[in-house]
Amino acid sequence: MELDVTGIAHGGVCVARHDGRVVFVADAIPGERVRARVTEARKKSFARAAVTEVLEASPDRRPHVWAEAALERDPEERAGGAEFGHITLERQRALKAEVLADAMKRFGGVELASEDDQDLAGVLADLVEPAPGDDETNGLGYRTRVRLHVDAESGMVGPYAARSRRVIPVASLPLASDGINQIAPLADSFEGAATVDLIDPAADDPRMLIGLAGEKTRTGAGDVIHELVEDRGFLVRAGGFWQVHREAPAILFTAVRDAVQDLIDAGRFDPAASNLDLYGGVGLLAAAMAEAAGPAIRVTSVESDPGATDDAAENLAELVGALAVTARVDRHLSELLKAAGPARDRMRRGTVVLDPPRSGAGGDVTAQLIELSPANIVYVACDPVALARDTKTLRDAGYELTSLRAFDIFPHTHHFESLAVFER
Ligand SMILES: C[S@@+](CC[C@H](N)C(=O)[O-])C[C@H]1O[C@@H](n2cnc3c(N)ncnc32)[C@H](O)[C@@H]1O
Repeated sequence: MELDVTGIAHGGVCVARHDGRVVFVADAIPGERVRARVTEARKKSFARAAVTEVLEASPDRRPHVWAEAALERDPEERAGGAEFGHITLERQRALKAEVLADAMKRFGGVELASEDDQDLAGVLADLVEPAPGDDETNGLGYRTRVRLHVDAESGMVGPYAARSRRVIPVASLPLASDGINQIAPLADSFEGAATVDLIDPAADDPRMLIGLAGEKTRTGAGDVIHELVEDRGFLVRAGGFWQVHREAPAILFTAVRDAVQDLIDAGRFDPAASNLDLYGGVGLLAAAMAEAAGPAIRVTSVESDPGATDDAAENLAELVGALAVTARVDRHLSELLKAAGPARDRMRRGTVVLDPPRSGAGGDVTAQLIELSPANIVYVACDPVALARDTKTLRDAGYELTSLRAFDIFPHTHHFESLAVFER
């Protein structure tokens, strides 16, 4: 079908209409006229399609950064994981800003820039901040974590195809760091394996973790590796969580530190209160809080992965008031909610930093936070819609959204990170 592409949707696809039905189009840019092939039409309300030919190109279209994901290939043969790789970096950021603004308006009840705003395009263009160095490298070579998959029959290794679980052989991984490209076994056969994780730590040699088919553990996942955030060292299990973009840990560390510094300057931060770093991983953001508030800060980092908590305890060892707890966040908060008197008061004076996985904190945890009623909530989010939904709940309960920033730490994909500050 031929389509006029009118907008961007959450999830990295564009929007068009055909016979009154919404069509989500992959590999397009808003403003383009394209020929597209329908890839899914089971639902009455919408269909999915992928561009096969551009009839009128956007000035922001570029040759795809990854030959194996380009339009020249059949849609089913395109490698996944670089769905914005055909768009200039500047426009990618503007599209991410539009997605964030739209999510905040529709689900969060917050207007970031109104249609009457003279400088709507300017507001949105500046909303999503680039990572240092990305404009110089065209947003390539930044990934220090890559998961490849193994074809069960042939043993061939590669990324999944876009929107599918079919393994696509590729010659290179342009979004990945040099270290990862040096060890990537793209021409090898890994019969019996299911996944190959490639990791390029800041202060260790690159390494590979093999996940065998039918087994949960991956070889080498428990090895401790060394990461660096500016000149501060962090221990991390090779198989545990660490931000993907080489600059992302420093960007988020600095952003959280600055947000806490603003709260301190406004007289709203109490280092002796019950401060929390929820979904804390290896303690990166608790360390950021301490960088602003000083080493005497009281802060508890809560994380469900016991290996990460062990590393957090090491990483936060110099902070005498820091504690790393292995627990699910909802369970930990329900324990805290049993406290009474002075302990509850310390929580009301506290600041909660949270950095949940893609699904967001969700209704239950947000409701628990509202009941605990901390003075400030600093919310780091990788999903704008989940953030927007939780924003609505927090605002309805009397929290004000006082700051919102966003960071383009996943160039050439539709993903980005946001940081929202709420004050009670
Ligand atoms: C996005 S990461 C953030 C980690 C850390 N803040 C950082 O920046 O490195 C989310 C973390 O939450 C943990 N996690 C996921 N679900 C959880 C839950 N229900 N309770 C506690 N931790 C959880 C994951 O293991 C992961 O380490």
